[in-house]
Amino acid sequence: MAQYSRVAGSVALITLQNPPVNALSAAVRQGIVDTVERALRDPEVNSVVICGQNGKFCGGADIKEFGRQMSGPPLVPMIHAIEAGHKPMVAAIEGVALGGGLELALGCHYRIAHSKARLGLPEVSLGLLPAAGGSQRLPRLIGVPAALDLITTGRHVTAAEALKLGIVDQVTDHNTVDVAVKFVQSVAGQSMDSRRLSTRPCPSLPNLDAVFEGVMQRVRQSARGAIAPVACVQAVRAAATLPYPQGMEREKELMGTLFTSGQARALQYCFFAQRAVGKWSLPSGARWDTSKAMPISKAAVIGLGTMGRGITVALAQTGVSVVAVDTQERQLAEAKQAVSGMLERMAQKRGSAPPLGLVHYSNNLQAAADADLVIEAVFEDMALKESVFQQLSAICKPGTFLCTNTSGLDVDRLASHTRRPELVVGMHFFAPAHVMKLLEVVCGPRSSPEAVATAMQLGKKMGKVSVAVGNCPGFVGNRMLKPYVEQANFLLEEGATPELVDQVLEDFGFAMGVFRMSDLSGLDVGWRIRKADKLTDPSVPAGQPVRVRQGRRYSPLADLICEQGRFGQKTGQGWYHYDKPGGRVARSDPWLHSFLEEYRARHGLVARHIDHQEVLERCLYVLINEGFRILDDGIAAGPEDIDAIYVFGYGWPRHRGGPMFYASMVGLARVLERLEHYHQAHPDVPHLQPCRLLRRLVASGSPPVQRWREVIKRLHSQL
Ligand SMILES: CCCCCCCC/C=C\C/C=C/C(=O)SCCNC(=O)CCNC(=O)[C@H](O)C(C)(C)COP(=O)(O)OP(=O)(O)OC[C@H]1O[C@@H](n2cnc3c(N)ncnc32)[C@H](O)[C@@H]1OP(=O)(O)O
Repeated sequence: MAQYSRVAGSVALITLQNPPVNALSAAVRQGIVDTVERALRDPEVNSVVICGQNGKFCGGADIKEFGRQMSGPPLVPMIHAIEAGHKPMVAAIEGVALGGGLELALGCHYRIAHSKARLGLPEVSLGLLPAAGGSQRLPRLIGVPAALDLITTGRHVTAAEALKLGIVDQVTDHNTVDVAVKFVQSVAGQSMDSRRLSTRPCPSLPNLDAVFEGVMQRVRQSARGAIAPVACVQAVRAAATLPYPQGMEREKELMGTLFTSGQARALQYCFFAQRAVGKWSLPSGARWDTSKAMPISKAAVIGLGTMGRGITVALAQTGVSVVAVDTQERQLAEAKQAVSGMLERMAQKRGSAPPLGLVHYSNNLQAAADADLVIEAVFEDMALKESVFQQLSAICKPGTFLCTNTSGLDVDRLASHTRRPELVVGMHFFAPAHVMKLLEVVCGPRSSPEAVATAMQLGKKMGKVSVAVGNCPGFVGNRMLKPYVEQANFLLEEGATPELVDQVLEDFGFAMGVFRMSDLSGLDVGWRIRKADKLTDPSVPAGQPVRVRQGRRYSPLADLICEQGRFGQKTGQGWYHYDKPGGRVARSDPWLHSFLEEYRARHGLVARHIDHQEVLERCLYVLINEGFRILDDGIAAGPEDIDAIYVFGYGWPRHRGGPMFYASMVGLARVLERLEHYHQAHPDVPHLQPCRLLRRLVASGSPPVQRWREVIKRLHSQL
């Protein structure tokens, strides 16, 4: 809806009304069309201000409408009518002007923004482009390079930057609508000819072709197969090279391809999934909107290795006072330097003071006594963690939340070593903890709703996508990763190379293939876990076949690599060769290839040709199958939770929507059929056996991913 009122005698004030962000739904668009016509007709009105209700100008097109039959007036002619209007129109921008919201403002003759407003054209992150004239008007207003930057990245800019770029004409700290009303009166009666962006030429640019070629190359490289950034460049090129009407035709044509694409569906699904995971619920019935989060003003971090340091930085960045504890003096001194360095570098980038005063250091666990919340980040060793939890339970004030940053150990077992198990939750950060967006909040069977709410809320404050998950080995992310990595190792045994497997996964869109990723995280981490799980020598019972452990197929390849001291990037050798320890450029390693050949010969394995399809299907479908098991076990509440975890924590390409969404796009029946096929070929790999829930979903007609929860509920129902 849009409300029409008259202010200051001759100014029509049009207020967009569609909480929470005044998105341009069909009703809002109709409202704008009607009120603009009325203002242009009304002889008493000489100028118009457009604003949004509740301090938010407009969050753009209504994304919820995209998957449906479009109705109501289209945006392009609506904005054109505003621009062509003979009375001056000013956009009074408070809060946000994003996507179609900014495009609406670009159709106005002037733009006045509040100093706290944010502006941008984020359509690219939804798999689209600014197709309400934004790709044509913005370059005409601010030039091609700046427009390319904003449109291809989708980044939001502050009002100050918008003023500098020339997107807005004025920034105010006062009431934006009042300022706009005053301003529009001062230009009433003037010709608006020079203010219509569509009639302006694009500022000329020397070496236009070279600029576009360079940008296109960069965009293609970073897009990892996403099509929208490429279309955005093509649309801006049209603005730079074609008259406006033809440019608009090109914009429409490009949008036509994007609008119905699977990538746009995936990205829009991710938008809603990211928001859905904040609305958590537990099997006990506790929910996000009925559980109280406690305020955290002082936190303690125990253990200052890589993870502990990152968590300390992330907390301090949020404004939380932190006591960082490590009982080893040397580690403490190194951590102090590293944490200060990280805080200083981040502050320099932002142009603000580093929050160094918020971090205190201690070599004594007692320093955690008065913390509201403690995050234990010591070495991944159960006995060590149990001892830390026992001590913390005795030291900390009543009510302190005790959190563990374990990546997969039993949170409930740790809770059992404390006097207040209800205050224990997992907070599983991802390295580097001050950068990575994902936080798994692991809810043990005894974790109280307040503990979960507090960890979720703290994660949100830290800018993380926090996902509540159940307690099981590896939780969600690492539990699914295990069969994926295992499958990649089996492929090597059968004839593939790390290069082939990584190439296929990177072509799919992963930031890194499984072997390059393992080299980066350190091969010794998994080795230690396999040793603890009694999968590796010397704990394997004598007589056990080498490639079978605990009754199932096992590949000792990674263990053998570790036995050579090859732990990945840190040692300069792993699945690949690096020019030095800590080197980053992975090079193919002839040693590894001979090692694989010898290994196969020793075990009587004959290398066969493995094609890309098999690599992709075996790696991804086995991971997806585990995702279905996780849903069936109630470890994740819905497919959105799993998808958010994989997109924000494991480099799953966002334009593929996450593993569970991807499965629904491929077709559940197809995933089931391929899993059956591979399980038949490898009956000794239980992870390839299709999960019950997958079968059930296929039997229910493969409903869209948004409806899986209903099937899961029926499956779990005891009635
Ligand atoms: C064949 C060709 C066919 C052509 C058809 C052409 C039509 C299109 C033409 C032109 C292109 C224009 C496209 C667009 O405008 S796409 C939308 C661009 N806008 C955005 O991407 C902004 C998205 N929103 C945000 O970034 C944030 O929500 C925020 C910054 C506005 C506010 O953040 P915050 O305060 O943190 O709140 P939440 O994110 O939690 O959001 C609150 C609530 O609002 C919902 N919501 C937000 N934005 C939208 C929106 N644009 N449409 C619908 N709903 C929106 C959000 O989902 C939350 O609700 P909840 O999920 O129920 O919690």
